[in-house]
Amino acid sequence: MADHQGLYILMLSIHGRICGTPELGIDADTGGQVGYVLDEMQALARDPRVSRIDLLTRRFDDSDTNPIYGAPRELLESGARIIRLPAGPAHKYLQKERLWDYLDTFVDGALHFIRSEDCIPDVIHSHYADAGYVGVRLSRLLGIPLMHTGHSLGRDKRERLIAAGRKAESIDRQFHFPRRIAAEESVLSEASVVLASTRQEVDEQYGLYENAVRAHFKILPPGVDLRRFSRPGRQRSSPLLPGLRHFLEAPRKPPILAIARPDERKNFQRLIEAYATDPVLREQANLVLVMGQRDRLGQLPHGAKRVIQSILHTVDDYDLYGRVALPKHHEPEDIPEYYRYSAIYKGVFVNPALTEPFGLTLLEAAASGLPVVATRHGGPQDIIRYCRNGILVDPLNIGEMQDALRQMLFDRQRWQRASRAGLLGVRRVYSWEAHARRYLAEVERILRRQRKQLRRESAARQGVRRALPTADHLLISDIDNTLIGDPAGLATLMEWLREHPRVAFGVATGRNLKQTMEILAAHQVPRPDICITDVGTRIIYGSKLREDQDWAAHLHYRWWRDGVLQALARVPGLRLQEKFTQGAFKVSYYVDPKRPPTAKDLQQRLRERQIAAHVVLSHNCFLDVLPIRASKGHAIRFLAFRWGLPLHAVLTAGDSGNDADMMGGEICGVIVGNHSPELHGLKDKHHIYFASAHHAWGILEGIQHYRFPGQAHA
Ligand SMILES: O=c1ccn([C@@H]2O[C@H](COP(=O)(O)OP(=O)(O)O[C@H]3O[C@H](CO)[C@@H](O)[C@H](O)[C@H]3O)[C@@H](O)[C@H]2O)c(=O)[nH]1
Ligand SMILES: O=P(O)(O)OC[C@H]1O[C@](O)(CO)[C@@H](O)[C@@H]1O
Repeated sequence: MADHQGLYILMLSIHGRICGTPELGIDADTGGQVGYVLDEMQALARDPRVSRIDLLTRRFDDSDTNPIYGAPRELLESGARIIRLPAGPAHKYLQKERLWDYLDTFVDGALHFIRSEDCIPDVIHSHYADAGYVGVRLSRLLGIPLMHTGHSLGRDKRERLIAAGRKAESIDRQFHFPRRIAAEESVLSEASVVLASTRQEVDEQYGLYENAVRAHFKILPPGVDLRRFSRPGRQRSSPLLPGLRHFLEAPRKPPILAIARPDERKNFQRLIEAYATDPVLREQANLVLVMGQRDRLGQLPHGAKRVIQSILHTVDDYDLYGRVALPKHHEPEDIPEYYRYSAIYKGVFVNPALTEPFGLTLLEAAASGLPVVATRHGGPQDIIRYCRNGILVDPLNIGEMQDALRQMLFDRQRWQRASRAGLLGVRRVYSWEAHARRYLAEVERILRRQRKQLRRESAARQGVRRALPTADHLLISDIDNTLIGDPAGLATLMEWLREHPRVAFGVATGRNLKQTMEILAAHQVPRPDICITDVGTRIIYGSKLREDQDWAAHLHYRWWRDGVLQALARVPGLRLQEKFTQGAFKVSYYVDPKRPPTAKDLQQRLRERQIAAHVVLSHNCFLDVLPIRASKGHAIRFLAFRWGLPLHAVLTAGDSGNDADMMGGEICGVIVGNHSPELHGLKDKHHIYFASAHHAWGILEGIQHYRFPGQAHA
């Protein structure tokens, strides 16, 4: 890895078993993506422009899996690192479908990791829908460009499973397609670039997505490791033979080889049916199915067990014993041997998948000089077009599969031509060095564009800051009568903030975002790192005003906006404020001071509709109804946790009633000298300082009092 000045790439690949020596095929979640990510990281790490690559994945300490997956860090030979973060039950390895509920925890763990490293990545690269869900949030929170590789897409897989006869509601339950597809859609609308392996993936697989029109795609196919996969050369026999004698009467017959995770989408069943129902194939060739690793069938996850049981039934039904090999285990080094063994005996590799987003195994077969028969749905279309090493088939059409197998197996010249073309094609098109070169060119393009955008923004607003990602203290101020009100005090405070870049600056206000931007601009206040607006119902970050969607999701709890309108529709003395003051999580009213309703009465009406809400009366004439979880103080505690900031590193300043709840506890509270009388009750409260000075001078006095940020927690 090069020096510290180069690029820092943060990869996210959350599910599966990922380590330096991957156990590919060990389960349905540890296959091509794992191999792809590790190969890509090694290739990038070899480039002098890259100074650091970290891969974030899930940490689990499961007695049934290799202890390496419980190690918080693993250094790879190239200098790249695997960083494992907790998310969900620490001692359980979970299938990818069961991780959705734990991804927000993963986001927070990733934030804490980034802050603890005190080094901000230049780009975040997410792999698959679950990492895309995390990547979108990190990108929003940190303002870092997101790159994404899908590997497999929910809409495409769902469509193919339904075409193969599965019921929609059953596969939605089994694979959580709605959550997965929603995550994929959001990645398409927010990623700076989506890396696809083929043109077909962009047009036909991503083409199924609503947000595809808004996405920027780059076709960048993976490579294949030519040190692992090579033609048999002079090798006239295979070291696998002894192991295969266990299954095959005549192991030197041409093998029909398939290698894939035992997943329904891989469609092994129709391949064995094509073999079993064709007497010529049955007589003249063997079937070799490498389907992951298994000890006891009964211990396999449900999906894999069903796939393999169905194959065993077919072997028995057609009495294929002695003609079909179903190895239970294999070592990583056996995989290249299976391809070479098949090439030595003039066999063929088959990928019969219902859909194959790309198909790394087809590159591996090509590099081994082994012709292929492959599904026409997905990446194989492009691979076979470039390598001219095989035949495409409809994976649901058994007759078509049989014809293609016969053509490839029994036409010796065709076999030779496909074998040679594959060897040449794979070297010409699919190399990790070429991948890394073009990948980094894309990263440079994205960063150039981001720098230009930042220059434009900072030109518009002097002193724009990106303090938050590395801040270790936070100063949050109410706006009216606190931050503003004394121009000299405000200018001095802004100068103090510029001298303390590790103190992030935010505002907390009852105004909506538009009004907040207006009032800050009117007083030449640089755009804060954080804006808590609408009385704590919205959290907006940085110069790009990116909203914290998780805070919004958090506020949905027992909130029913229409219910509030219905409950308070006919309360005497209440009148709805103008539309521009209203918010998704805020219903605002004017109060008739001559007949103000009581909070008790309002709460009663809301309770009758099971609505849990805050009722906030300010200045005796404005009333806000908010979700129970919304307030300036709750918002501050939420984001302090999110950014890994202890509350004693937070200083808040205010002057009126709705600032009270952003003080107290560990927080360093400051009440400015010109505060309104309703705050007198806080006089003797712990960790709340009543300044004598007014407006921003009072904030500066509070900073002195707490010796913030130095020994603020003293
Ligand atoms: O028992 C097994 C089964 C598979 N493999 C290896 O695992 C990888 C499987 O890759 P692939 O055939 O591409 O399938 P998936 O695991 O489904 O990979 C997903 O991600 C890949 C990379 O983006 C895409 O090529 C696939 O289309 C996509 O489904 C290959 O290297 C195989 O050699 C094993 O080592 N042992
Ligand atoms: O079954 P799906 O949803 O298509 O997922 C494909 C799986 O194959 C993998 O390549 C295994 O590493 C991952 O992309 C994913 O776990």
